[in-house]
Amino acid sequence: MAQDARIAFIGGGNMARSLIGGLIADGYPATHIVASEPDTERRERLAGELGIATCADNATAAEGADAVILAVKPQVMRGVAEALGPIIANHGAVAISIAAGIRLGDLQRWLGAGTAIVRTMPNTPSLVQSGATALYANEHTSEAQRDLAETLLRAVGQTRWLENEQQMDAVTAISGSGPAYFFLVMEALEEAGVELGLDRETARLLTLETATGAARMALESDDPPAQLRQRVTSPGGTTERALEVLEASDLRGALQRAAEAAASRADELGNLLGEQ
Ligand SMILES: NC(=O)C1=CN([C@@H]2O[C@H](COP(=O)(O)OP(=O)(O)OC[C@H]3O[C@@H](n4cnc5c(N)ncnc54)[C@H](OP(=O)(O)O)[C@@H]3O)[C@@H](O)[C@H]2O)C=CC1
Ligand SMILES: O=C(O)[C@@H]1CCC=N1
Repeated sequence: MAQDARIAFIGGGNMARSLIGGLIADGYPATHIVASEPDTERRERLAGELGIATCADNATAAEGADAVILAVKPQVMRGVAEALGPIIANHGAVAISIAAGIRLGDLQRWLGAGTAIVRTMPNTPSLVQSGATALYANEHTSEAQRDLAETLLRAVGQTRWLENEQQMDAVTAISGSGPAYFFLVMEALEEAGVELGLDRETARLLTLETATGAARMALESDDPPAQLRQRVTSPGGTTERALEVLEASDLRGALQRAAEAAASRADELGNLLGEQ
């Protein structure tokens, strides 16, 4: 990949850390990455553990960067973008937002007309290069800038360009927030194992290996998950009994409602924090 681009992360929290860790694990030079972060302890951890340059000032980080990754919470995005707009425009950099809900039109207004902007939704498994990121670019983004955004995010997992920006809220609900749903299932299954008499360490190991194994099988198989599930489910056996309980508890409905709630919160954030 193009490893000569200088990347600035604005905000060095959970998601920035996952992306930076994944990029470095993929071989991206730490010397080409800088992060600005107000919290001293977090800044020192980023510098100490990942070997990148850090600073407290966003403008210093963005100066001279080819890609400025806006990794702050949606609630502070407006102030951050308005302050960085002139610096990004001056260098002809591409701004890459990872914020939930914040729309391209608002980012454009805050960063300034003509700025190249790619709106994305990554997720935390980027840290172990198993991320999933959707991207959507505005019309000012050149082919080279689209390539740069895609290349950076492909280094930490799979990428997909969206056909329209409205799909971003669905992506946020499925893959952006999704790791948390699977972590919740892991927590619950581990607890069930302990309740059934396993020691915690064994219950956790069995849970995590099963989650990894199922995900890998589903990814590597040509068959859909429903068919893989059927192969585990012997007629009259144990899985059948368990699945009857899950279906009766309306697990599918719960996941549907959860995803709808996440997507509508993304839309709500866009309405609350944006101007359109
Ligand atoms: N976490 C996730 O799984 C995902 C998050 N996202 C998006 O990523 C963005 C960041 O989320 P996440 O990493 O979870 O949040 P965090 O709170 O962990 O990270 C944001 C960081 O930005 C810092 N910050 C606050 N104000 C400023 C400022 N003015 N300038 C620079 N840095 C600032 C915060 O410091 P302090 O805490 O001191 O305020 C914090 O360290 C959000 O917009 C979110 O929607 C997208 C996909 C997945
Ligand atoms: O919870 C959130 O708002 C962010 C966006 C997707 C994952 N975390």
